[in-house]
Amino acid sequence: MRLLDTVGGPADLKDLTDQQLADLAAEIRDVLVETVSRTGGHLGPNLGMVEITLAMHRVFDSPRDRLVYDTGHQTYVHKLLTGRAAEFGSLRQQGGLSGYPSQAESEHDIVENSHASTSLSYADGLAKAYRLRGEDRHVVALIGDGGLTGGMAWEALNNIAAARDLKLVIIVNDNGRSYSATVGGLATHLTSLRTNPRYEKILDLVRTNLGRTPYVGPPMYEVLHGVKKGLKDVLAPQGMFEDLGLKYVGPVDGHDRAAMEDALAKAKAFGGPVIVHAVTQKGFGYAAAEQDEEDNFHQVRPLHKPRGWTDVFAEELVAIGHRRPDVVAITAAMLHPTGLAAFASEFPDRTFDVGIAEQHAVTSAAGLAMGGLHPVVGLYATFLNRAFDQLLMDVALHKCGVTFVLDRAGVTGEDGASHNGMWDMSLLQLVPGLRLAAPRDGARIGELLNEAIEVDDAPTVLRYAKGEVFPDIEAIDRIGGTDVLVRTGTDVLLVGIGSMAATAVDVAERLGAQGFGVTVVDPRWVKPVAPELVELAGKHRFVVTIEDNGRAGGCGTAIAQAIRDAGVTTPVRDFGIPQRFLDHAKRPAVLQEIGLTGQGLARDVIEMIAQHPTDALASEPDTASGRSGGA
Ligand SMILES: Cc1ncc(C[n+]2csc(CCOP(=O)(O)OP(=O)(O)O)c2C)c(N)n1
Ligand SMILES: CC(=O)[C@@H](O)[C@H](O)COP(=O)(O)O
Ligand SMILES: [Mg+2]
Repeated sequence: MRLLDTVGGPADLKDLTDQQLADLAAEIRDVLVETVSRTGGHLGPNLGMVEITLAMHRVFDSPRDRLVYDTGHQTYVHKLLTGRAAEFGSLRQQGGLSGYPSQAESEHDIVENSHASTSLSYADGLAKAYRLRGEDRHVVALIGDGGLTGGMAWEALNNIAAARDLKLVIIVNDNGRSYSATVGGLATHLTSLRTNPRYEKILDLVRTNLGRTPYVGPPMYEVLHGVKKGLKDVLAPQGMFEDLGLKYVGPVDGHDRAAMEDALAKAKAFGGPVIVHAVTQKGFGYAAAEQDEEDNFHQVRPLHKPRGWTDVFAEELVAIGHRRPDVVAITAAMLHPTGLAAFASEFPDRTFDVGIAEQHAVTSAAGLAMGGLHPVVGLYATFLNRAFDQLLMDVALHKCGVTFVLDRAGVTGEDGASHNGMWDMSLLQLVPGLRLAAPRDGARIGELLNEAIEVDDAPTVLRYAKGEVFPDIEAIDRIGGTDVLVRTGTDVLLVGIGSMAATAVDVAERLGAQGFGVTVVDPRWVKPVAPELVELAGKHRFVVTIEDNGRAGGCGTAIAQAIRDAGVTTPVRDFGIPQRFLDHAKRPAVLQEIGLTGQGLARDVIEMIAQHPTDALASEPDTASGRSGGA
């Protein structure tokens, strides 16, 4: 029987021997590699968290003491140790364990949001609440070096440092990586501390020799602690946290479970805010992950990755970079996932990685534009939420020519509710002057990106889905800037937005089979609403819009408003993602569940038509395929 099978919860860890704990750590690593290589997920980050998590659960008493994980992608070990080992094989599957903390799964889980740099703020609030309620409970926040490059983390540290009586322990899991190497002054500072050979040797000497001298050792260690600290200051001046007024413990070898427990016990005993600086390696214990240059298996990637939307963008931007020396690129610690790595290797001086700092990225882009350049900011759609005010008041208010490229727009699926890119097209409707494009395929990414970078007096946005890019859908006609994809009659005007244009063509075929005449259009630029959409609406019995975005305030709402404002009375039905937090599952399964499929939509449209009886005959479709020959 595996040791892991005897661990029903953290209490079962308390009496294990050092050898048993070492064996348990090895078992956990085997489970991580075996499971995550099958299910997908964050293998690298979790391999680096084995000993830290064991130490956290042995020193603290979860859930009485609250463990708060930043981003939450590194909580697989936490899940294995809190009674979920038996179901761990269902990780990230529909109906299975989430890849992030989940309150519904366990009382040991609290923060479900996977947006980085939030943990210290949660911890600050929790610790203040326990203090006010007179509850003797600790809060432990686990934040990575990447998470620490986010502005929110420093807003929280500023407050925590002033609250000397908060029972709050902050563990900085410093593996030097976000996806790629963590950037910025903080990272350089942490690196210098981590890699100073003289400091490490002296630290080992102090720890090993003193550890061998019971009775004399520990008190002597305390005395020498001052020396060690002094040495640190001499060898690697790192008063940064202490200058803030925060007690600092470390750096500690984050793969030495006993040393981590010592440090955490010391921090716990302190009774006020303490930072424990743990040094780890992403992917530790699994050579392939340790040696993976790109991101240490941050995310386990399929061996054969089909050509994706991201790849098309990456190639197009390099071509633009050669043509337009004023074009520069900005990433928030996601160079590879957003497709900017190719541009970076071609134009290293024109690529800026700002760390996990989307707010800074956006306002810095405004500065770059004011300075005469044309920035292209690559983000995941959901993470733009964090920089909305910067987009609105720093970029748009000043009419800056900045182009945003939002990857992972729409339903992403397996990373759960906070990762779906379902908010951007609603938020962006609010931004005066902003122009928003939703490419339906790879060809349109190139077309629209080149149109976007020509706009130098307003923000432009492209947004496209996660995964394999769709086959090109050629237009049979163009009206204004709107592509006509199908034209068989005037019963229904189907407006397919972005990745939903392909779905709209599928719906048209299903409606055609039921005798309805349909026009399918792709406006390409969905904000501002194209005037030709209003004209076309006036020539059809119904208008249906389909978007891979939340329905609230989405493109459908804007199109319906434009039609109404023009006095056109054609009924409009907008389809999109229901405005709720979606459970994790693969993208196709989620789309099926929310009815955003050709079959589901065709059924709903037919039902809608049935509810509006009219004497107008359904138009005869021109061809069986549903795509007329043009004209
Ligand atoms: C606001 C935000 N931007 C980007 C991301 C994407 N992201 C997920 S994990 C990660 C890197 C986190 O690095 P770190 O905090 O050092 O944790 P590690 O993976 O190294 O353990 C990033 C950039 C995110 N989750 N949230
Ligand atoms: C945790 C996090 O924010 C990302 O690592 C997320 O898992 C996105 O994964 P993809 O890059 O596969 O969309
Ligand atoms: Mg890191």
